[in-house]
Amino acid sequence: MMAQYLRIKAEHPDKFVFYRMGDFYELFYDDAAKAARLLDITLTTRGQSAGEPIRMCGVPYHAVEQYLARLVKLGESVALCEQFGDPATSKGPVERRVVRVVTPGTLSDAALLDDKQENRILALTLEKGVLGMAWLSLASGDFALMDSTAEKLHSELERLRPAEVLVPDGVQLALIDAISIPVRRLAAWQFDRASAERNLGRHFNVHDLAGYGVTAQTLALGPAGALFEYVRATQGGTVPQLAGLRVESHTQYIELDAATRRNLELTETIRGEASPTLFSLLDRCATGMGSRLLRHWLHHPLRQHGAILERQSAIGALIEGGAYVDIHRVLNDVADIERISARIALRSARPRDLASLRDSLGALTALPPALPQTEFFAGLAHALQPDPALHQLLTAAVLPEPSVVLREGGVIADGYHAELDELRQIQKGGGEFLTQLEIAERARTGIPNLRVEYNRVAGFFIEISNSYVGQVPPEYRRRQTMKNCERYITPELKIFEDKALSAQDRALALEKQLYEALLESLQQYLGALRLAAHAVATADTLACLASRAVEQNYVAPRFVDEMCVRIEAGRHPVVEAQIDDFIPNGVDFSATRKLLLITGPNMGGKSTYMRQVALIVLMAHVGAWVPATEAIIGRVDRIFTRIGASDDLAGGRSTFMVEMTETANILNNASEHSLVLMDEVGRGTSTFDGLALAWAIARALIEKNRAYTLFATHYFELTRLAQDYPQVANVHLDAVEHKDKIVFLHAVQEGPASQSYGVAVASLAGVPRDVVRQARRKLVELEQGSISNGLQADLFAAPIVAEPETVAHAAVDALAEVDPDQLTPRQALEVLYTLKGLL
Ligand SMILES: Nc1ncnc2c1ncn2[C@@H]1O[C@H](COP(=O)(O)OP(=O)(O)OP(=O)(O)O)[C@@H](O)[C@H]1O
Repeated sequence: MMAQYLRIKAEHPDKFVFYRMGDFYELFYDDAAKAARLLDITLTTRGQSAGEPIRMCGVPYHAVEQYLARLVKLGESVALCEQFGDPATSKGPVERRVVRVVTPGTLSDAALLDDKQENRILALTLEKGVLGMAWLSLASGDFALMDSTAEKLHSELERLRPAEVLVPDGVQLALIDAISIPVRRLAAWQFDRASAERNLGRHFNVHDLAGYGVTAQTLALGPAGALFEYVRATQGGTVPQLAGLRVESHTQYIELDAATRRNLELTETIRGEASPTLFSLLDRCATGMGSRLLRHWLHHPLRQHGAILERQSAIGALIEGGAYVDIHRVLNDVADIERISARIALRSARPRDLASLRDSLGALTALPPALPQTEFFAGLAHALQPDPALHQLLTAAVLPEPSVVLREGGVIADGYHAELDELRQIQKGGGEFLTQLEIAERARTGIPNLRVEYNRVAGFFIEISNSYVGQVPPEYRRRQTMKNCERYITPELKIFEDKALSAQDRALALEKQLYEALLESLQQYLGALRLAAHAVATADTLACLASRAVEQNYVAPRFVDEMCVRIEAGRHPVVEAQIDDFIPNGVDFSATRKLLLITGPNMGGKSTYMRQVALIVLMAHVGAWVPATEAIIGRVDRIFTRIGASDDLAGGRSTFMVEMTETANILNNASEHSLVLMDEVGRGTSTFDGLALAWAIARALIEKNRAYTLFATHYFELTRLAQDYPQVANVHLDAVEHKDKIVFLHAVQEGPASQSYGVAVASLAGVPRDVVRQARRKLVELEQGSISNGLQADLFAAPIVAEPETVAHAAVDALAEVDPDQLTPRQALEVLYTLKGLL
């Protein structure tokens, strides 16, 4: 047996081999030691192999899903090796084969999947700076590919969020080694384009893939082929249901780089939590299918106004008639048809899956009448009604509440198959027979407490307590001796037992056979089911966006061809849901007003304001309604953000390096149709460097990129840009100080800010009172010094060389009091001003 195990393990060296032995899956050697640690199960040893005790551990077969789930979450893969044939009759070890490989990217079991998130596997390769990528979701059947560029890898990983990545051996991608996604290296020949074209062509039954927009030059073809074969191998050779092959291009969607997806907290907060995010705010979908589609939409805002308006007017129609309420009511009873279909395709659907599918199809008949009467919804309604024969078949074949596992029977409905009904009748009739036998035997033997019973170990028996053993008739044969009683069998009971047990065995075998045949005959409906699932997801997501629009008081944005982003009384959708009195703020960009310099106190609301503009623009391109009283938006191609400070320690980049890399990306790629958010660029370095960089970056954005830019800064010098460039406008957020307290107004107003309130904010943050008091005193002193000298500080002026006689100057005294290590760059800047003012 160990020889058999080692042979199988040799084929799966990089996976855990779960080796079925009776009611357990056993793991051996290093697999056992590692799994025992990861799963917190007991490691034992048994027997010897090559003089060494064999380390092993095991998990019970009925609980295997939970262990698989844990391993897969940790990025591990598992080969499930089942036993075939009967151990009792086989000579030598029973035959075993790997039937399925479970890897993070190729899951289909309901227990292992997150309802609200697509599980994708991505394959990629790199050649001369071109990045070929193909990705596939086993559950939805979505299979797509795209050629991109090496520098886009990071943002693509952030967009697609694969659960597993396949890379050819020998291709060096530093980023891939740094990410936490499980990466599998495959032999380079598996990415061969010619064989990919052959295999995929055969699968899709086409002469070549040109019809899908794929040519022999498409680099992503190689990864697509590798992916296809890998997925097939994990599913024991069964090909999953694929929706076709889709070529994606960068021009389809508004591009969001990796930093922007994170900064805007679309589906995950910056800290990596699921809420509060735009997705957690909007997601009121009734089904997992809807939630997954919404998540996809948020990460893929459309560029084409036509496609956006189709969604937008569908939402309008749902709001107008209030249909969204009924849609969700119907969909509450609909199971995850998409994932059930995927399991049907892989022949791994469980009995309860089919029952849920049947009930869902039944429930879905109520949906088309609930939809608005428009052409768009007519299309959905059509897809929502797959062939009624499917529903009839499932109703006829599956019991109303089938058992969880097929092995125990109780799955196929009565009346579906005559022989099964007959075998079940024999078993049922048995109950009656046993009662009659008990009555008859009690009368015949005169033993009042004689009982006819059954259990799995002893089979059928007649039980007689010890006090009556003397009265037992001679034809009773003893079967088992218990403490207080004896158990017997009679020839009549034996005949019954044989019949009943064989009927049960035959019924179970027959049910299994019928179930497999049923899965087979369901294959023909998979295409229709995929379309129905997509229609459900679309109706669900649109109804969800409609309900949120009503509840949150959103409006439909308008799209125009001219250069503009004009938002009246906009709100940050997530922040406004969390606080009581959110102050709405508008924005007005046009061809002649393209950069807004935002100044104002810390905590004033600058970041919130900038993000709100980006979120409104993004939501508008998703097709959703937006939190504003009016929104008019011109063509937008990309959204860039440079917000907040984050280290990339794994990637070996400091906070400032991350900041500058993101800035470089913006300056190299933003166009006049891009929306750019810049939050306090330059603050990560020394004051002079920072200010100089911020100045130059702002100028480049104005002159070269000409993008719609929101530029928040604490460097007041930058507000002078508005004098030099007509397309620059200053706006500010304000606060008022009242008796040592500071009140933020959160309203965006034209013009630069007058004050920064740094000390007040420090006090609010709990900096000790005496420190704040000292700072206030110092501030007054510094400001007065600056005014009395009447000098205007100018950071760009040449440094003044100190004359010898100025040594005893007030500036020197002030300087003596300064502890540079205790200063923030901003404070340092203020000190610098003051010092200069004292000269
Ligand atoms: N328009 C608004 N109406 C009401 N409250 C707001 C508004 N904008 C922001 N706030 C509140 O103010 C807090 C601070 O906002 P934000 O982080 O945007 O300030 P900031 O100016 O970017 O600060 P810093 O410069 O310190 O980063 C938010 O958490 C929010 O609670």
